[in-house]
Amino acid sequence: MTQQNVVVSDPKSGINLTIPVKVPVSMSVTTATQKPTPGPGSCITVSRKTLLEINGHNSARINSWVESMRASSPTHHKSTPLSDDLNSWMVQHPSALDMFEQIISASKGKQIVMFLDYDGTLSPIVEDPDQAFMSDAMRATVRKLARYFPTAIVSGRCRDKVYSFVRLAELYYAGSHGMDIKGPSKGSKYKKGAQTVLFQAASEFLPMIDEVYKALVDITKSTEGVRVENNKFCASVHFRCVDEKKWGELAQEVRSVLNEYPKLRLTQGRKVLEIRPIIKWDKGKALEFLLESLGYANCTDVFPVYIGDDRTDEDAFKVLSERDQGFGILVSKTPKDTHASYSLQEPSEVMMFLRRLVEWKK
Ligand SMILES: O=P(O)(O)OC[C@H]1O[C@H](O[C@H]2O[C@H](CO)[C@@H](O)[C@H](O)[C@H]2O)[C@H](O)[C@@H](O)[C@@H]1O
Repeated sequence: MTQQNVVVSDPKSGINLTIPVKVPVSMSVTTATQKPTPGPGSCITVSRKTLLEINGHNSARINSWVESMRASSPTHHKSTPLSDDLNSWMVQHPSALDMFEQIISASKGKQIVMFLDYDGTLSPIVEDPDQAFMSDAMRATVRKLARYFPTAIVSGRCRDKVYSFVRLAELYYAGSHGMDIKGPSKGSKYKKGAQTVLFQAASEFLPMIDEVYKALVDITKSTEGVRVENNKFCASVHFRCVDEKKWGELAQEVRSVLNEYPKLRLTQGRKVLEIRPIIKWDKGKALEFLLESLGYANCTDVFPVYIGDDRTDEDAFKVLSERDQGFGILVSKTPKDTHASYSLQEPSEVMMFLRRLVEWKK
């Protein structure tokens, strides 16, 4: 998006109006009718019809973004207008705690492999992403879990950052939505040979993400409450602390940066816009890669369990349901469209479920 003065000529009156508009760069090049490609602040001349098309196209797109931003973390009502919906949703996605015995009997004779999302799954959602610590009790539980089952953390965060929160060297880590995978650096009986798994699906995008991160920081700097995070192979624009009235403006700013990078795409998480490479790689692909690295590529005797709370975790839930192997557990207090089979309400329930798995396996 560039700020440009657009001269609108009215054929009836012959009057030329100069209007400053934000024009997507991709469109300004194709729609400028008379002058060469303009720089910021210069003039291009377009018909009124073209201007309406530019603004119409743009605002429809931005409106749909804002709608989606609203849906990205539903408001929790104090009264319970959702309780009927919740009850019927729970029938489709029962609590993994209530269904524990059935889950165990489905896994009989198979190797359980655990995949855990981080934010909202192992740690509660908080306003400041740098303060999303997991409790010592959760860490101790995950440590025990990894003694009995191969365990991976699969996060949208940069791998080093999520490692600094979890601090367990015996786990697999897939950071940047699975685009940066590393095996245990010590002490896992599942570690294959001396080689540690290391796979980076989008390494050529590193400089581009760095550039985009800086552009996002710059363009959003006057929006109060916004937070841009560099997740190495992707970037996050957090709007949890941005006034809802400003969401449209913010979406427009992010869109304008994204327009310059056709090799990047946008996904959404909980009050966060995520910018990442268009490559076909996501948490689902990471799950498949890890199963393969563990030697379970074409096995029927493996039982993967993926626990996550976010839209980006759906890619992994979908893989499991398509493979008809293991199952997904969605962490949510409200009904959501999901490919997961079961649900848990919050990280404390995740911890209870993991403890029961450990107790059962001991
Ligand atoms: O895949 P995840 O491990 O769930 O990571 C997804 C994003 O999580 C973080 O943001 C979310 O948690 C923050 C802390 O609780 C919260 O403030 C934010 O609103 C949530 O979207 C993380 O900061 C992002 O980089 C991750 O992509």
